[in-house]
Amino acid sequence: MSVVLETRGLTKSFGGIVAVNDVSFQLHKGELLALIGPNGAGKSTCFNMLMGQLKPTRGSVFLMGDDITGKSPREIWRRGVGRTFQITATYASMTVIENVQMALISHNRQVFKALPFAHRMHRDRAMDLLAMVGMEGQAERHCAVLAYGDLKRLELAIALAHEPTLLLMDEPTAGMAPRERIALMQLTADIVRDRGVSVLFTEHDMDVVFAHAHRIMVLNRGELIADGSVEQIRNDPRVQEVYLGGGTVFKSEDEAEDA
Ligand SMILES: Nc1ncnc2c1ncn2[C@@H]1O[C@H](COP(=O)(O)OP(=O)(O)OP(=O)(O)O)[C@@H](O)[C@H]1O
Repeated sequence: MSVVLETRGLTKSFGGIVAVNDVSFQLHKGELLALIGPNGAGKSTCFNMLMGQLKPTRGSVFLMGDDITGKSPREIWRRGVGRTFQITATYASMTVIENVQMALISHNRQVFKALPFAHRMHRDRAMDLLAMVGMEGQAERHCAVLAYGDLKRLELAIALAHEPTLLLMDEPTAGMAPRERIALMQLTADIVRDRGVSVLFTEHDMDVVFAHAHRIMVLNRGELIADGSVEQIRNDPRVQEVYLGGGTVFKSEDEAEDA
């Protein structure tokens, strides 16, 4: 399986705080990889280094074998890394389809010459992307009136407009109701399967993680303490201890399905 993303000894210190400490991992093509850990474990700091918002104190990041350590967010985005945020990033005053059209215009580097005709450009492709996330029926609605779960699906369509090789999703289901969470992650899993995109996501809801992740990495106090399959992580006493504060046992697969 080809390696899409690799970190080697990734480390970030803020003064005396080592937020991410010597983290090494690989993410393969078509993999849905979860990065979990308690509050303050270093997940966002790790993401920000992968996306270029933060420069590592030490260590390296490789994308498709190329060293992208310290490159700017724009350069990393240009190389095919998309990102969705905890707080959705859409233009509220524009319609759903216009948001996707703008992403396609940007992807095709047509921003300045396109503006007078923007509403006519890439409509078919935009509709295809909206269909992919189940939003085609809402194409002409303004983003300002969308339900939160729909905004998250739109954000996914916008990210896909850039045809990413790798998608970084920082708490994609934050603020969503449980049923919406499962639906959004199912959609993400379908996209990973159908398009061969690789996804790295952070998530606090363990049901979502266990239901959808192909593999799980666990950070605690900046250190990667476990990296394995859903079953390995579910049954790892160290993970249960540090992640949920000890004494807590994750639900088994059968119990989770019954819940
Ligand atoms: N810009 C910064 N300056 C100083 N310390 C920081 C900075 N950003 C993060 N930290 C510290 O680094 C550690 C890791 O924080 P980070 O936000 O990466 O954790 P997290 O796992 O994403 O947490 P959460 O789940 O709460 O979002 C914390 O101790 C945090 O206080």
